[in-house]
Amino acid sequence: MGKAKYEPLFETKKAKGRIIYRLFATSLLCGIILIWTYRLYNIPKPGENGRLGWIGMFGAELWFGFYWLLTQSLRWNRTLRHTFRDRLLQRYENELPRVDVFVCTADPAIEPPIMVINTVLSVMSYNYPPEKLSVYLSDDAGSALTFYALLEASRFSKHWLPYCKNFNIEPRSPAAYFTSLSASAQSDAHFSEIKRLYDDMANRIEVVCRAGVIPDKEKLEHTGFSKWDSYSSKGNHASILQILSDSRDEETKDVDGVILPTLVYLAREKRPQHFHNFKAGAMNALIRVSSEISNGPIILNVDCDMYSNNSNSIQDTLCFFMDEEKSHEIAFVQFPQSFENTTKNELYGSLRVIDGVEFHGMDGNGGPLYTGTGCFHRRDTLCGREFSKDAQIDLKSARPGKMEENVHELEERLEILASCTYEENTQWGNEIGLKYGCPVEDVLTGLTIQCKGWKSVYYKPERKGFLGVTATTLDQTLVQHKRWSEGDLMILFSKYSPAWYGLGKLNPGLLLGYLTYCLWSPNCVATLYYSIVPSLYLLKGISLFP
Ligand SMILES: O=c1ccn([C@@H]2O[C@H](COP(=O)(O)OP(=O)(O)O[C@H]3O[C@H](CO)[C@@H](O)[C@H](O)[C@H]3O)[C@@H](O)[C@H]2O)c(=O)[nH]1
Ligand SMILES: [Mn+2]
Repeated sequence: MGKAKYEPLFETKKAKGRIIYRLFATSLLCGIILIWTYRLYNIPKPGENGRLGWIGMFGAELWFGFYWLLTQSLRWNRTLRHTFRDRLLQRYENELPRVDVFVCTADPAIEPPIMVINTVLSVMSYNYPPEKLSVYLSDDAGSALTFYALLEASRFSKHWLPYCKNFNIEPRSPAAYFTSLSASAQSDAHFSEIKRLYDDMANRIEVVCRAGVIPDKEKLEHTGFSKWDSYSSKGNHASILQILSDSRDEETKDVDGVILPTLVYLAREKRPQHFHNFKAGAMNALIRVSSEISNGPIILNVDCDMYSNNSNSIQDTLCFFMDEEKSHEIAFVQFPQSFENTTKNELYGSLRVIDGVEFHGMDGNGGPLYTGTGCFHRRDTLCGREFSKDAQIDLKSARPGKMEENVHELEERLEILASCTYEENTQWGNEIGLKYGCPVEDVLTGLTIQCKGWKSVYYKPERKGFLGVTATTLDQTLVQHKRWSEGDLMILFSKYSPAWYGLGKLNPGLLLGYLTYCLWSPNCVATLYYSIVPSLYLLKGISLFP
């Protein structure tokens, strides 16, 4: 293709209103400086009433001004992204890379299996060649109930995937699809049939989950349940790997005779004497196991409570990874975390400012954080590869061929990759894979990827890419925010602090952006002072405000 003809697969635009915002911010800065000046010139003399309180107020205002300056890095350079899927298909329809989707779940009581499989079905039915799509479910509870639900889902997928494609429906999580429809849409025979199949399946899953045991009939039908014979508890069991369908097998077809995506269940080994490293540990086990089954060069990671709401997200993302000129430095593409269960005014759990403003701002400075779900990575960068201008990543990595061994032998061989001891004396959790030891493993992992020279992309399509559930009560919100703010603060003092490790490696604007999040919790000290101390002084008749 001649240089003149080059048509990009995506474009990056400056957000509207940047000039107005900058004028506004400059006027605010003037205001802040005036407040500082006023405070400084009006400090009560030694011995006068309220001197200490006044100096404290000055300290708080200095902090607020400093923190406000940091936040400007998230607002100054907002950018928007747009993809051209038609160009991608025109140029690469037959060369699309394999994509591996990782879904994580940890507890069938908190994350009901029916919700988990709805997420799984939504990602299995992406508008993408099924022989290039593999879906892995990591079950950190190692629950036979979740496995049973996945087995049901794999049977149902033979009807669901053709239905999605034939009628081109959205969203492709069955539960979300059925609730999104109006009563008038429900007379059609195909619809009634698929709805009946889904309801039957959901019923069976509910009955089994309520009883808490797998019916003998199922156990006889699927030998996979025998792996639970040696299972003692959620925290003490061997690895369980089950390949429910393998798109390399000619037999795994749906009712229309089309190949089904690969579907794999993994419960990594858990032992009380070995620390499991939460989601990061689960993800790393998935990275290893998947590399021997499908080895997709692109990995999508979603939480089990966040389904795909847009069947074109993979194609959109590939526009960022396959552009001939601009893609080579992009390591991951983060979608916003959108929720469908927030209260009307998003009282709790709202990420509106982060998603609507701040991540666009980070994107203008080198790219957003990795926030754990709705994120596409290159396998290589997730495994620690450094950016180099000369060595471009090839998306045509080979898929491990089907070996001589049968599926049971393969499962047994790969279970070792998910054992407790596999990572001993290796760089996993450190230089390779998701990083351990931090409550926000995702943010830390994204940060170190960016410190290796890579950029990321924030992509917010018109039709939301992913929809999930979030905290809706004060106590849930407090627990979640405590974890996030603690994790971000830990990063600040860790070896990988943006303040020293990131210095010289990150774009300065991006570095300040990271600091804004890392200093989010210390910000409460000044806030508490500002909201409590002036009222106490008023009790003594002293005003700390002019
Ligand atoms: O030992 C564990 C613990 C959690 N999870 C899974 O990890 C995901 C996130 O955990 P959750 O407890 O729901 O955390 P949240 O605070 O809701 O998650 C947000 O914050 C986390 C930390 O930054 C990110 O990992 C998540 O992707 C992001 O959605 C869920 O799918 C869990 O099933 C595991 O697989 N193993
Ligand atoms: Mn969650």
